[in-house]
Formats: sequence, C-alpha cells, structure tokens
Amino acid sequence: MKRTLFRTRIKFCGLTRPGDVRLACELGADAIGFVFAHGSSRRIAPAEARAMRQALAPMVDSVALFSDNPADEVREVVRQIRPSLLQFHGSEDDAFCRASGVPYLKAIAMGSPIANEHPAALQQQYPSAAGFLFDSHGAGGSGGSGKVFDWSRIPAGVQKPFVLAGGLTADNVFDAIIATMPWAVDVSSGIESAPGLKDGDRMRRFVEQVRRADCHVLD
Ligand SMILES: O=C(O)c1ccccc1NCC(=O)[C@H](O)[C@H](O)COP(=O)(O)O
Repeated sequence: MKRTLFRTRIKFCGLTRPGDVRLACELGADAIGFVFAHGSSRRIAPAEARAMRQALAPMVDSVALFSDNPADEVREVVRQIRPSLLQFHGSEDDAFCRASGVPYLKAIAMGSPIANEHPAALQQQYPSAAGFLFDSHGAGGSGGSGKVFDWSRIPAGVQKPFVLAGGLTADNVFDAIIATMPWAVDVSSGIESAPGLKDGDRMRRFVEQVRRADCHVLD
C-alpha cells in the first residue's frame, strides 16, 4: 500500500502548566489532555484546567480524561471546562460515556481480556464512541504508564478512528506510525522531565518524528 502525506494527529496528554499548553499548541499539537483520574500524579482540579483551557490556541482540542470517576465529577468537569472530547480509561460502559453528550474516546487496556475481543464486539460494546484509544495498561491499571505494548495486537478492521498510546517517544513514534497507521498518537511520559512537567525539547522532537512518518512513502 502506498502512503504519503497523510497527517497523523498528535495528542499531548497530562499537561499541568499553562506554559506547556502554549508551547504544545505552537509546536503543532492537535489536542491537549487534562487528567481528572483519581490517584494520578498528573491529576488537576477543574479550576486549574480552566486556566489551561484559556491557554489553548484556537482549533486545538481539549480532552478530559477519567477513570471510573463518579458521574457527578464528569458532569462538573464538562460544565466548567467545556472539553471538546472525553476519554474514559476505566470500566465505564457506553451509556455512562455518552451521558454528558460530549463525543468520547474509549481507552482499551491492551493488557486486559477486552483487548482480545473481535473488533465488531468492541464496536457493539461502545456504539457511541467517536474512536478507540489503545493503551498498554491492564484492566484496573491506569494510563500514562510510559510502557509500550505489542502493536501487532491491535485488532484489525476496527471501523472507527483509533489513537495509539502507551510508551511513545521521539525514538519510537516513527516506527509506531508506520507499523499501525493510527488516526492519532497520544503521548504523556515520553515528553516529560517529571510526571506532569512537559519538556519543550522532547515535545518538539516528538512532533518532528510524527511529521517524518507522515512524509514517508510506503510501497
Ligand atoms: O496520565 C495518567 O496518570 C493517567 C491516569 C489514569 C488514566 C489515564 C492516564 N493517562 C492517560 C494518558 O496520558 C495517555 O492517554 C496514555 O496513557 C499515554 O501515556 P504514556 O504511556 O505515558 O505516554
């Protein structure tokens, strides 16, 4: 299959500082993720997220991340932040994920049995999902682990856009894109100097490698 000049979307996740948001937008990120999952070292309060939302450039999506948060917390984040997309990492079902009316991505834990299901089953389970995000954690584990999973396990024939996540860095994202041809790539640990603190140079190198993959011609 020939492939050239396709644009892989880029999501930077787990930002905690408005300055990092501004730099991410300048570097060309398509989406910025804010973590509201309990127990995460990148978790921010809705008031902080509002400040970071204001730092977003036009035409850059804001994504709110949850992992089995109570429904009233999800509602409150949606009310205060007005994210363009939600991302669910826990055992939420389709009814829960779609309840606020905001488009959502369902994270699929590639270390759990759901990952072995037929793509049609995934779609049946989450008919309202805007797409899936394949991440390396197991059931009950959390995202943002910095660990890579075996990309060949991504179910073939998923009918919705999918996002590749889990341990991506400037050193492996070129190969990851060529191997899986995702709609988007998502990175958190791989662009950090410490949890929640993004590193400008790592962000820039990551974007460069995604652009390189997008210009690569495959036979
Ligand atoms: O980042 C967290 O701490 C987190 C906690 C609970 C659920 C999701 C979380 N993060 C999700 C992400 O940052 C990304 O979608 C993805 O897991 C990539 O992370 P990484 O492997 O660190 O690049």
